[in-house]
Amino acid sequence: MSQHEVFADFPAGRPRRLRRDDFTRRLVRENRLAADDLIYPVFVAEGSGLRQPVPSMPGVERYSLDTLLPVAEQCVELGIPVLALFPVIDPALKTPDGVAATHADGLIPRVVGELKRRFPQLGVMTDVALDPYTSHGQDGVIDDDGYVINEITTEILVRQALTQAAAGVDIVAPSDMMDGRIGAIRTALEGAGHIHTRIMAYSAKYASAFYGPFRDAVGSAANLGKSNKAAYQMDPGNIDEALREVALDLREGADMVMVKPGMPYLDVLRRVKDTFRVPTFAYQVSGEYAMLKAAAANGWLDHDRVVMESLLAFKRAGADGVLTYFALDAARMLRAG
Ligand SMILES: NCc1[nH]cc(CCC(=O)O)c1CC(=O)O
Ligand SMILES: [Mg+2]
Repeated sequence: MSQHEVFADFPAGRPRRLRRDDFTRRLVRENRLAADDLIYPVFVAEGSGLRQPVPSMPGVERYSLDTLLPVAEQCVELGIPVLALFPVIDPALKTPDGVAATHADGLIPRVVGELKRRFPQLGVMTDVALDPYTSHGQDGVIDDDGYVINEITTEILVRQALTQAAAGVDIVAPSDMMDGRIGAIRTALEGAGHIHTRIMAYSAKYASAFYGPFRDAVGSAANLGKSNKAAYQMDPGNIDEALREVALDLREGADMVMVKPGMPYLDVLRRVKDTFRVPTFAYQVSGEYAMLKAAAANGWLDHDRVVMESLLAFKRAGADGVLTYFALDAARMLRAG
């Protein structure tokens, strides 16, 4: 029997009865956002005392390790389960192969080590990808035509993930979209005894213009220039392909999967969740953040209300959690009630 048949006709059925009062609205609400659903992405750079605003992401700053510590403390205090680290790498360290990503004494391993020492209860997630480390801004090693070479790139990604795991990271999150990298990373982690390291796979990651502000933040935009990532990130017109990508990553050993970007791809999120019923995450990316911030700054949208509505929409679409630059704001609003 369909839902329409079991619902009484007007006037016996008046859906507005349950909308009249706040108590019934709360009583019948189907989806809720909690601090437990939030992952907070942050940009971290070398140095000390750094709090450098990212112009295309108002309210977002690049931190050094010392200024990041109070941010991590706030996550703990507000009940945000995971902090996701993205590095801003000194241009002098960038090379065509991005090998600095594998250095055990690099920025990310040092930050991971210190965060886990200070806040063992806070989950730490790291990006497995070479774009912050490559001189050309692509997520891997390129051939003469600028094509990212899958297997050579994967070998470096495996070393990067092992370095991060050795530093004590809880979750590695490959965002590169190379084929077979989840399996390669899982095998290497198991082989090195890192049996607890969780993998959150950026499985359905689209070649999106919504990443623009992020590339400003990590400083890869200028290096990337006019080239794009369409030869490895997914075509925005596709959805069946997202299911194949997720299936592959799960078979290769992903513990959690992700759809990215977020708001324009809620249909993909719903398909993935309904098909696989596994822990599924969405990334409300930098351009989505910038879009809401810009409209709010102009007085065109109510900041707090659109933030909370946008995050609730991810839950309704089936997300188990959301990576969002609004995580601290949202957790504070949730606390305030
Ligand atoms: N590996 C790169 C990476 N990891 C996360 C983002 C985007 C996140 C955002 O826009 O907030 C990107 C950008 C890209 O693929 O070019
Ligand atoms: Mg894939």
